This record gives sequence, C-alpha cells and structure tokens, in this order.
Amino acid sequence: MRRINLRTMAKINLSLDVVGTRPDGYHDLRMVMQSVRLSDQVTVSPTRAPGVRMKTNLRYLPADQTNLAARAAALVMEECGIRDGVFINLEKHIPVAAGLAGGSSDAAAVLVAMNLLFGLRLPQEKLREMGKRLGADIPFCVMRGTALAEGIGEILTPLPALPDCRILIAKPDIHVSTKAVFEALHMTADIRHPDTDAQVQAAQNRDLAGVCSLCGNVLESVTEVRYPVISRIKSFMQQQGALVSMMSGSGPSVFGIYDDDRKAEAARDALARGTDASFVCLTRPYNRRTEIYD
Ligand SMILES: C[C@](O)(CO)[C@H](O)COP(=O)(O)OP(=O)(O)OC[C@H]1O[C@@H](n2ccc(N)nc2=O)[C@H](O)[C@@H]1O
Ligand SMILES: Nc1ncnc2c1ncn2[C@@H]1O[C@H](COP(=O)(O)OP(=O)(O)OP(=O)(O)O)[C@@H](O)[C@H]1O
Repeated sequence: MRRINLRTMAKINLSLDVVGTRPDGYHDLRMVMQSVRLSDQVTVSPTRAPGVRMKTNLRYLPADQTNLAARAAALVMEECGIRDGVFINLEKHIPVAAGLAGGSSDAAAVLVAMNLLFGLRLPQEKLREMGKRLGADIPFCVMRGTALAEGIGEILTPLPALPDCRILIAKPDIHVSTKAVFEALHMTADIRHPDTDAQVQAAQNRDLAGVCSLCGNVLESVTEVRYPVISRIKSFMQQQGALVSMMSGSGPSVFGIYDDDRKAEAARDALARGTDASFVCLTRPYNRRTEIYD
C-alpha cells in the first residue's frame, strides 16, 4: 500500500522582532526565517480503521491525539471528509522544545503527506492556512527555505536562498515556555529592535556577512537574561569565529553562522566536549521549497 515518507526541516530565526500585541494575546512579528538541514522523518500510511494512530522513537513525547503531527492529520481528515485512517511513524532528531520548530515541522510534513496520500491537490496556501490554526510556525514549515514572516508568522514573503554556510546549533539542557517568554516581554524595559528591512535587503543581495551583521532577536532580552548559559554559548561561538551567534525563536537553542568549515568544526567539537549544551549539531541552510505535488 502507498505510504508517504518525508523529511521535516527545523528552522532558525535570523531575526525576530515583536511589533504589536493582539487582543487574543498573540503578537505581531517580523522575522527572517531559515530552514536548516536538521530533520525528523515522518511516514504516513493509510489504514482501514478510521482515526489517527502514531508511534515515535522518543519515549517521553506523547504519541497520542495531542501530538502536533496527529493533530495535523486529524485536521485534514475533518476538513476534507476523509473516512479512512492513517498511521504516522515519527522519527525525532530535532530536539524537543528547543526553539527550532520541531513539532511545527512535523505537523507541516503531515499536512503535505496527507495532501499527497489522498490526492487532495490542496494548494500550498490552503495547507499554510490550516497549519496556522495549529501553530504560528507551521505555515513557514510548510513553505521552507528563506522567508520574511509577518502577522503571527503566517504572512510569508519568500527570499532568495541564503548563501551556503555552516550553521552550528547548540541547545542547553533547560526548558523554556514560548508563551511565558512572550508574556515576560511586556515587563522588559531594554528591548533592542532589529532592522528587519535592512536584513531583508541583505538577503535579497545574497550578502551573507550583511545578513549576519543584522541578526537580532528581541526575545533574547527575556530568555538570555534568565539563563546565562545562553550568553556563554553565544560568546563561545563568537570567540570561535562565528560571523554571528544568536538565540533561535524563544530559545533556548543558540546558533552560530560560519563561513569557514574548520572553525565551525572546531567549535562543534569543543561544545560537544563541554557541559553547556546537551545537543550540538553542525548543519547547513536548507533552501528547497516544499513540493506539494511530488
Ligand atoms: C517564537 C517562534 O518560534 C518564532 O518563530 C514562534 O513565534 C512560535 O511559534 P509556535 O511555537 O508555533 O507558536 P504557537 O504554538 O502558535 O504559540 C505558542 C505561544 O507563543 C505565543 N505567541 C506565538 C506566536 C506569536 N506570533 N505570538 C505569540 O504571542 C502565544 O503566547 C502562544 O500561546
Ligand atoms: N511532534 C512533536 N514534536 C515535538 N514536540 C511536540 C510534538 N507534538 C507536540 N509536541 C509538544 O510541543 C512542545 C513544543 O515542542 P517543539 O519541539 O515543537 O518546540 P519548539 O521547537 O520550541 O517550537 P517553536 O520553535 O515552534 O516554538 C513540547 O512540549 C512537546 O511536548
């Protein structure tokens, strides 16, 4: 029987600005987002029994109807009147609750997989709209590549591919709630807003050094202050020759961008030997956009 097997790409935020608050507590954002070659693997198979069942290799991750991957499948089934069931096998490699959109990328892949499996031919716009209902990062994870994201994250303007580089990602062993970080931002006095328009221009010019010099994330003013380990990892990456080092999303992961392979590998090895990061990975930008009709 046909089944769909997809890789789901993590993201980093090359910039993240909060430009407004909405009545529902969500925030209006302006972000430059980048997919990276750090991925989970999602396989979706049809089943005769109705409903969604799933399995994952991580014992501590719920493999029930609360998992974002299962919720994405259930949403498509409800919206498109699908009576058959599906089985999802989720192989996690992206660290959980890391600020890397792990769950969002799984959900996005399931939306695409359902579209292919049941021959729905839903356009990408529709998948992104459905994704938004489940989480603000999902529309970008449906699109992938490099993009300016506005609104709550769902208004996407594609940008040219980031020039090739090495991206070092390190996650300290701490848990950060995205909701709590956004809420705490209102109590923070010292917020430095990134110049998103200038960074978009640098991205348009495919100017890696320019993009890096314009990175900024207002959520650092909350998470980095609470967790000094984030500053330590950032400084370490910088000392090891990163063009820039910054927190991704609401944290706690930190990334460093390198244009020199040897420096990037040395920094990875040193971080992996140390105790500040429980997850370390050296990766590259992922620049292919999603093929909806593969
Ligand atoms: C921080 C980012 O990762 C940056 O890419 C995203 O904005 C968060 O995306 P996400 O985890 O998919 O977000 P959701 O699951 O939709 O929301 C989690 C929580 O983050 C806050 N949230 C999220 C997105 C947004 N534009 N404004 C917000 O205030 C809300 O309090 C929400 O309850
Ligand atoms: N498929 C999934 N993968 C990871 N986490 C999931 C998944 N489904 C539900 N979750 C729950 O979602 C929460 C956030 O996990 P996730 O890895 O998506 O965070 P994140 O990378 O910080 O997301 P973002 O960057 O979009 O804010 C976790 O507490 C986890 O229990």
